[in-house]
Amino acid sequence: MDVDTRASCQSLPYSGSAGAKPKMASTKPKMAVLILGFLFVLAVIALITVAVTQNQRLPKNIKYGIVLDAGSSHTNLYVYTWPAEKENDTGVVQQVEVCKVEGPGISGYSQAVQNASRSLQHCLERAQEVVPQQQHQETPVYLGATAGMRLLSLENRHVAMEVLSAVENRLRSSPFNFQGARIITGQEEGAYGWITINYLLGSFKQSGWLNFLPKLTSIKETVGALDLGGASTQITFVPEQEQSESQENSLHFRLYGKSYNVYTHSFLCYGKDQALRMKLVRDLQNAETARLQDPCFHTGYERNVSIRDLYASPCTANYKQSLAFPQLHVVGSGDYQACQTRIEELFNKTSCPYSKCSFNGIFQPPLQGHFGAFSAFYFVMNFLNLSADSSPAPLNSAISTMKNFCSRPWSEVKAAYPQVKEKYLSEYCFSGTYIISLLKTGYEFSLETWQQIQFLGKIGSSDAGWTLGYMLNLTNMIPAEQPLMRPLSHAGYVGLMVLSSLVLVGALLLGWCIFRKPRCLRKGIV
Ligand SMILES: Nc1nc2c(ncn2[C@@H]2O[C@H](COP(=O)(O)OP(=O)(O)OP(=O)(O)O)[C@@H](O)[C@H]2O)c(=O)[nH]1
Ligand SMILES: [Ca+2]
Repeated sequence: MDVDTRASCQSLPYSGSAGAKPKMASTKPKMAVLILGFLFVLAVIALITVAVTQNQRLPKNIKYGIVLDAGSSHTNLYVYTWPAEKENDTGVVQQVEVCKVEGPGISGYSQAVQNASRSLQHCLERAQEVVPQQQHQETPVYLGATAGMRLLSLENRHVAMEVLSAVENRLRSSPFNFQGARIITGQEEGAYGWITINYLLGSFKQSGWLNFLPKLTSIKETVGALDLGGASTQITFVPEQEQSESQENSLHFRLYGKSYNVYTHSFLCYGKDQALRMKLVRDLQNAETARLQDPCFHTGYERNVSIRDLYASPCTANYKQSLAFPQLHVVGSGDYQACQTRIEELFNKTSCPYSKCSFNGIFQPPLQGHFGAFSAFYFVMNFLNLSADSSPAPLNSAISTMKNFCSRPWSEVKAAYPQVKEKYLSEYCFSGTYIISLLKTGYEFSLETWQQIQFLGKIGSSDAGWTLGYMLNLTNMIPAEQPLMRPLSHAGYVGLMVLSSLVLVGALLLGWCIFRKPRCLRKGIV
């Protein structure tokens, strides 16, 4: 037996003699094993080849979109990009360029309208470099103007329309596909800011597997959005109570198969530049001379403010009075507490026609969940080192930081931050104090809920702001219903196919060995 087995499994030289016949028969299983082995190796190679070639990166079909954010203080041009075949997925659009337009916001060109369109030249040229030339024609370009233009429109609608048509003509003459230039409402600004941050944070994402269990699906909570501009500020979040007491503050969205009832409000004039003006005109009411001592600026800091400019805004026009002096001479006294007291007078908390208000009689449901605070909320809190990545410094330490910062003499502050623009640096004491007052007194964030605020400038490579949400909406890139999702990625699918094929082939081979028992395997080998 031993001899026989060895004889059939060893490769013996072929012998033509009659005695060699049994040996010929014993080579059959050996041949079968060889063929099977060969087929097995072939199958494995074929499967691996399929997996590798299927997963090779195909040249991507990239799309581009451009949005101009015509803010009150300046205009930014954003270029976004996304893979065409993933248009409806959440989180695939990315910002690839931001270009800051030199000079003031477009509302600042009311006296020289054509200069508004000229100011865009440099950033449009930059966009032409970023977007490949063959895609210029198909790339949509949108312009949305915010609170600066809302104010100009209130002041002089005709001039506002002239400014808008000047920038519209400039965009039409660009090689891109012009899709519109308009003043967006405060509601839209709040809503698109909320959509942007939740899209970038992946809050709308639902797992493919969990979709089979609609009732049990644990959907991530959305994050509220806090935007502080130069002329307006927005608060937007999903409140606990679905029913809203004020229809003008409620929005309904259906995104990726889920409904959202969102609360939003935009406070015109409560951006930080207009808020400073409102504070100054209030201070002026009791002033007898042109010299105004201001606790919101550092000691040793001085600034002249034109009285005409100060009143040339619908936010301050109501306080207009005739004064004997053309210029106000502001002299800093660097006192956080006194500054806060003056700022808090801007928030009227005396009457509320609803069950709950923020300020000025505006409905606001109880604050709910986490918040992302961006634009000037971030610029200022980041400068003051109060915007840690995970959670902010507690409210009390933010207040003591501000007390300390405001009390520093201007000469010392200037020497400590020589690289920071004087306009920004001189206003951080006011701005930081204003932010704390707006959040604490205005919106009523408590010591606890303050910890739910995250000050953020970017999410990934994209700036937090309303522009991305605006483009997603106008290009129909956020579907109302969840697109049909495959439970596995392509790579996962191919990998699983290879693995199961290997198991199958292995099982067949094993079965064949066990049941057919080739002689060579009968002893000790299998
Ligand atoms: N410190 C600092 N402040 C900035 C910076 N960029 C803008 N600001 C100021 O922050 C405030 C808000 O800026 P934006 O968010 O751009 O405001 P905006 O879009 O022009 O104004 P709205 O139309 O009200 O939204 C303004 O007072 C700007 O002057 C920055 O990089 N650093
Ligand atoms: Ca803005």
